[in-house]
Amino acid sequence: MTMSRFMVNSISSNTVGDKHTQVSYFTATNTPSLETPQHTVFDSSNMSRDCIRRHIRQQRNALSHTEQQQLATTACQHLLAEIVARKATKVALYLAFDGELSTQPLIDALWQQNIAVYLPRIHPFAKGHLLFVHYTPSTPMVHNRFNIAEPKLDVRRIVTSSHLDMIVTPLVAFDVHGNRMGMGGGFYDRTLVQIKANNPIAIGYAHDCQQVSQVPTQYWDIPLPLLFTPTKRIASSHLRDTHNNN
Ligand SMILES: Nc1nc2c(c(=O)[nH]1)N(C=O)[C@@H](CNc1ccc(C(=O)N[C@@H](CCC(=O)O)C(=O)O)cc1)CN2
Ligand SMILES: Nc1ncnc2c1ncn2[C@@H]1O[C@H](COP(=O)(O)OP(=O)(O)OP(=O)(O)O)[C@@H](O)[C@H]1O
Repeated sequence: MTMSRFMVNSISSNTVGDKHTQVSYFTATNTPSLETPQHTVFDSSNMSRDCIRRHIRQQRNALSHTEQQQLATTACQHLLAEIVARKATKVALYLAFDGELSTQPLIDALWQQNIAVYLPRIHPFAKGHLLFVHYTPSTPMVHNRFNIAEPKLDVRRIVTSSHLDMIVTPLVAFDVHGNRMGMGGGFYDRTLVQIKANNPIAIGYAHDCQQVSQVPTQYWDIPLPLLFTPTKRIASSHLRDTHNNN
């Protein structure tokens, strides 16, 4: 996997409200236009969480298989560069469903580089909680009640989240402040609340069409310090670490 075809061609630093957010736009260097790719941010004002969730799920499910594959390949290059730059060796990903941005190219690239991949599985006893399980090409898989493939329970392969360097979270909608909204189970909220000082760092991974003007947040929602889409990297003020002094 090479980064040479892509580079960060413009970094716009804009302050929104009292929070500082840095958005870096990725552009293919072989694209004739130097313009920043524009994606419409969905105006979610005055919409309920359920309404936003329904709309965005519809949008991402409308992407064709070919678009999904191209977007996943592009996004993979950007997130892989971040993983390598951070020297992460234990990365939790997810297996895409319901039109989510596929992590398959990233999983293949990490396996090739001997970076350990972990997947979430629904906790068998603790309601609403996730377990992270080491995932290799030979891991036996089962389908959970949502029909998402997950590693078969094997206590020897479970890790606690503090053992991970990075948790890449699926999501339904996000905004420029790093707020996220998921499928409604609170699984990742319960995981993210346990993270101290961005260790592991939680990174949102989603299509551009999943960006909304404002996610209506609840007190339990944990904002993400970093988000990647196929066209941009969004670092919010929640990012405070030695790697990146945003
Ligand atoms: N790829 C992926 N894996 C993941 C998640 C995710 O969002 N994406 N999760 C992140 O938390 C967990 C699963 N959470 C989920 C929560 C709700 C539904 C869902 O389809 N809800 C239906 C109602 C189905 C039912 O109640 O039986 C719906 O809203 O239509 C799916 C997954 C763990 N694994
Ligand atoms: N830290 C927590 N402790 C206990 N309950 C929580 C916690 N976080 C969220 N919940 C509960 O989970 C439920 C679902 O929350 P929410 O709709 O925000 O999930 P979500 O962000 O869409 O899903 P996910 O985190 O799985 O992607 C809510 O009823 C909320 O009360």
